[in-house]
Amino acid sequence: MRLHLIGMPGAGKTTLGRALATAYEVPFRDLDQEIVRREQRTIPDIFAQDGEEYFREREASVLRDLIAELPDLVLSTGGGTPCFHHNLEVLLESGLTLYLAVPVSELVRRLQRQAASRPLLAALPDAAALETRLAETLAARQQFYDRAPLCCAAPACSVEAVRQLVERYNAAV
Ligand SMILES: Nc1ncnc2c1ncn2[C@@H]1O[C@H](COP(=O)(O)OP(=O)(O)O)[C@@H](O)[C@H]1O
Ligand SMILES: O=C(O)C1=C[C@@H](OP(=O)(O)O)[C@@H](O)[C@H](O)C1
Ligand SMILES: [Mg+2]
Repeated sequence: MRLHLIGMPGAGKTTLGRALATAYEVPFRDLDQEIVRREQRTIPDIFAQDGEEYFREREASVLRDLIAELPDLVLSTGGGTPCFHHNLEVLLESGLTLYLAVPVSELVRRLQRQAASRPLLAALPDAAALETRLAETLAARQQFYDRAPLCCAAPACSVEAVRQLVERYNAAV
């Protein structure tokens, strides 16, 4: 089985993805962590040294590699993955894609101490600026996230809730 998690930065894709892979007893891959492993440098360094366009090219390439390599996996994508290089079509065609829907106010709470590791959020002066940036980003990305066949809305995005969602979806198709 291949389950792909999409959603905004801070939605909990990496955290929940790892727990779901354990529950389903399949490999876990985090797209960012795989890019870092192959590039041997951090996401902020990639952005600083080669820019977002290069990061998006690597993101698209590594995504396709992982899907080609692993018939079974839980894949946690990066927040922007579905929005570039037709990645969303690749995700939809190759597995079951789940959108983790988390309100901006909750994203702010989760990211306030974590923004430095996310270049697109790092240089913001305060929580108000972070909230504005997240709201603008979500508005631009919603059209992509909404194409996922499954959606789990916080605070109910537990492993058990996702397992039930997947079971109901598979029974209905
Ligand atoms: N369900 C949750 N409730 C509260 N905090 C969470 C939850 N899931 C993840 N977090 C926290 O939010 C932050 C971002 O989580 P992460 O899994 O890295 O999200 P993403 O990969 O979507 O950016 C981390 O500090 C994590 O511990
Ligand atoms: O929203 C985005 O464009 C990004 C989200 C990050 O992943 P997370 O969603 O795991 O934070 C990472 O891919 C990069 O900083 C870009
Ligand atoms: Mg992540």
